[in-house]
Amino acid sequence: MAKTHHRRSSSSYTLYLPPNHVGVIEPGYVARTFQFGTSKCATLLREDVVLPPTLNQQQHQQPCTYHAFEIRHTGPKGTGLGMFARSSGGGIPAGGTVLVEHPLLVMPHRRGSFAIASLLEMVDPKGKTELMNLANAFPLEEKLGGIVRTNSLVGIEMGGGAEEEYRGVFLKLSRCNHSCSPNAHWTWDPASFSLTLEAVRPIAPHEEITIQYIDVCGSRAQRREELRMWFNFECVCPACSLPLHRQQRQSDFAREELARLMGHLRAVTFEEWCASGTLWDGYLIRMHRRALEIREREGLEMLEVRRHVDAIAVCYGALGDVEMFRLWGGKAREMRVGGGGERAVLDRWIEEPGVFPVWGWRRRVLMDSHTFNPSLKAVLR
Ligand SMILES: C[S@@+](CC[C@H](N)C(=O)[O-])C[C@H]1O[C@@H](n2cnc3c(N)ncnc32)[C@H](O)[C@@H]1O
Repeated sequence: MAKTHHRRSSSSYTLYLPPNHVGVIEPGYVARTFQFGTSKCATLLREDVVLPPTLNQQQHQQPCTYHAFEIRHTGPKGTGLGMFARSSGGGIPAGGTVLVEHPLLVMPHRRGSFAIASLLEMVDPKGKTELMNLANAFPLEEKLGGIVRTNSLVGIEMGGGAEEEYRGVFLKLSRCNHSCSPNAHWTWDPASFSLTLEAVRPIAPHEEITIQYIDVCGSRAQRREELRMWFNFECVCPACSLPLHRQQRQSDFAREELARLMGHLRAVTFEEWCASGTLWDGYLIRMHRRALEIREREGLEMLEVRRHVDAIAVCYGALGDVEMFRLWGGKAREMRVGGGGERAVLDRWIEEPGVFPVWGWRRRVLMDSHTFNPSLKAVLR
């Protein structure tokens, strides 16, 4: 990977940069543009950020791809515009790609917003107009700052060891509303400088596509407080609008239980369970299964469902339970949408469980804890 070029000294300080220029608009940071198809992206990155060489050569990446959605009004819910699965095409399967999109703007998350106006001068007039037409949840603030705050995604990493967190504005994804039971999840890939939005459960034609803006494992009151504080809106998603008080309490209890389960699961690793004579055989399996039940009931699939299913299969493998290993291995296999290579590996293990790398491992480790081999951890990653 090549270092960003065209650097200026960090003491130079230019507040306005004409389009296509690379330069410094904040000390220690470099502003530059990238062309993706017909649209331009403006970034403000620390000057030591190392970008993939393909981005440094100003030759140009694929434009965004829009697969399966349309943007329209959400109707009487009052959430303005939203992203919906297309009415034609049979909906989107779990794991299916909804959208791949490059950002319009990328800037440091924790720095003041005065550079935004300069960055915006660097993008195409069309991109600028589209940005200025996005929703603004902070009408009392300066308009551009309010729009960027309403529509920024935090968690855009530059990879290559760069630690600072960035936020990005994506014109299409900005129309995706929040839900406390979201049906889609985004991931950022620094190598292609693009975001991918994927369905976490099947999305029917016409159904609204939603993501989570905050951690949704808390109670309704906690979630609403957080959304109010950071995003300045009252959530009207289905999980926050359950008609009966009793239903709402059940949902709160379930989410709080899930948060506790996830804490317990983080506290005991697979290797520790395998080597532990005090934790019972079903300890991890029971918690993963309970977490799965809650996730499915509360619409909290996210990407975790696959991790729970994988973990259960691995635990049954470590217990040397052929029948249950095949059952859960089969579920793990079904969850690999288009994952040809991974499916083939799983097929092999299901066919012949004895070749599974940690087959019977808990049994063996417990029989002779001195032979515990931490290098096998690598197999499980
Ligand atoms: C990133 S925008 C989403 C798209 C927006 N609805 C639009 O018309 O462009 C975020 C804004 O959408 C609205 N919004 C998103 N999710 C919502 C929800 N669950 N409940 C109420 N309003 C929501 C809020 O006004 C919020 O400030």
